[in-house]
Amino acid sequence: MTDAAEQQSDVLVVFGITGDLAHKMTLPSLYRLEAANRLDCPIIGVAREDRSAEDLRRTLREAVHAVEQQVDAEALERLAARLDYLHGDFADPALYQSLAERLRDAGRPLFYLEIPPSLFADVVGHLADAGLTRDARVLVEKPFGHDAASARELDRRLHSLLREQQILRIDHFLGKQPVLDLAYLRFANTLLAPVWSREHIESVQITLAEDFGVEDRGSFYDAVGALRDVVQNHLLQVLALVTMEAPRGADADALWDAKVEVLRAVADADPAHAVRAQYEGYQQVPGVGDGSGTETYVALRLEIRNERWQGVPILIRAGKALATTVTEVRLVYRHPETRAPLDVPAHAAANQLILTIDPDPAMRLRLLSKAADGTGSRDVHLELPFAAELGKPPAPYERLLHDALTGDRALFSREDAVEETWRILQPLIEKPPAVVPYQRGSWGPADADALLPTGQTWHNQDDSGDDGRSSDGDTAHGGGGGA
Ligand SMILES: NC(=O)C1=CN([C@@H]2O[C@H](COP(=O)(O)OP(=O)(O)OC[C@H]3O[C@@H](n4cnc5c(N)ncnc54)[C@H](OP(=O)(O)O)[C@@H]3O)[C@@H](O)[C@H]2O)C=CC1
Ligand SMILES: O=C1O[C@H](COP(=O)(O)O)[C@@H](O)[C@H](O)[C@H]1O
Repeated sequence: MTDAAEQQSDVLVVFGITGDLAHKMTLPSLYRLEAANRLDCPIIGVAREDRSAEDLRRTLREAVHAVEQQVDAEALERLAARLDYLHGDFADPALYQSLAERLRDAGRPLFYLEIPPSLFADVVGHLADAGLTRDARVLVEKPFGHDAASARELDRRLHSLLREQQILRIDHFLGKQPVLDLAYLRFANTLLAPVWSREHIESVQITLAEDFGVEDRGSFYDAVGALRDVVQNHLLQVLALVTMEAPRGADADALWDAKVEVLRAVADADPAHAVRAQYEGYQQVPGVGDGSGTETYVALRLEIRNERWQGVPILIRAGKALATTVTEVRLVYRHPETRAPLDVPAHAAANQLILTIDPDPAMRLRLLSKAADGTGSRDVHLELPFAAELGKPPAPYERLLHDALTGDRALFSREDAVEETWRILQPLIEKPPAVVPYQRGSWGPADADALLPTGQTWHNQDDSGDDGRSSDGDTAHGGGGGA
């Protein structure tokens, strides 16, 4: 491949166009790009089901109307007109011959693999055999591998067919605006940078909670589980951005270098400091194996062995069917030593910096103030809702699909970062802790409380409290306590 790597793709081929991700994210994102006049190529969807291009266009209209409040009908029809469909089994070489015929006039295709991860390398092999990869880019969904060895093997197989410049490893969290802005927030604000270390911070807590279950993704999810689904990729990427040192340059590689450096300082996860759990009722989800031991919740305590973070518990948890839907980073600050002379209650809440990534991106500072009547103290919150202050950013897949089509690689994962994340989690994959149950609508199992040092708690966003209005949103884990 020549400089085509940096050039605009002239056709997009979506493998897995009938799947869940395509319906929820890809089709609506392509519509938004079309409506913003940022799309300029034909699109071919490929999947197994024998259906017509017109069926796919119908699915497109449904998918867009399901998520957009106001639809630009003209843009939607323009997009529909770009859309074509090809069916066949991904294992069948004839499919790639048919595809090659359709791509006769294309010079720089973008192949987007949103398919079962076990098929990534085989599909690229077939594309190469059909002579389709010379000037192509390949956009690969997550998870990239299912453990450290398979990630390396997948990389080896892809590199036997493609050059690194042709491989785009997508992690849609890297396209979320609050995640993108983390480095800027940290290093452009002299107010924040000096208090971002073990000297001031008691714990870092990263939570991805979802109030919905696995629903219709049983067969995919049961083979993956929470650790591989969202921790190895999304949350460890967030962790790297929260804890890295300042990048040494403004380019994308400098940022990746900084992230890889801190990931290398993360000690291997210890199974004794991890909890795996499964929500009650999970085993009845269609596609889930009888007696499945897959975790729908995971919590772990990690350790970063460097000067900035030594001794600070790094607490990560992710789960389905929890009390609410929120993805956030909390820096929980140490209690001030000057409390006694100020008459601050010993149990007053610690300061926190809360970065909400979803659903309503915002930064909040939780501070302690003297009560107006002078009789005690109360929590107060300073809130910066990003959308209201800064405008609505593009959705992650909209941004990343555009970057992939135009050859901008900055927001796609680097292999060394991917391999470090698997290295960190490998002990949990080799010796997974036993799965314990938790109730739907709770904050997960009580066992997760034991991951914290004595005197510390998980800080949950809950409906009544931690929304910036009332005094305390801290709640202990549900321990099976109901919704
Ligand atoms: N769903 C989500 O929220 C997210 C998913 N992802 C990633 O996206 C990828 C796809 O996930 P998802 O959409 O949920 O998966 P689905 O199972 O819903 O979709 C898989 C797609 O691949 C097609 N397919 C599977 N096997 C074959 C085959 N042998 N031959 C032809 N077509 C085949 C299916 O076609 P058919 O239906 O006709 O069989 C379908 O279009 C995964 O890597 C996942 O990790 C990433 C982020 C979020
Ligand atoms: O990759 C995935 O991410 C979603 C969570 O992402 P969000 O942007 O919707 O918050 C998760 O629900 C899904 O299981 C996982 O595959």
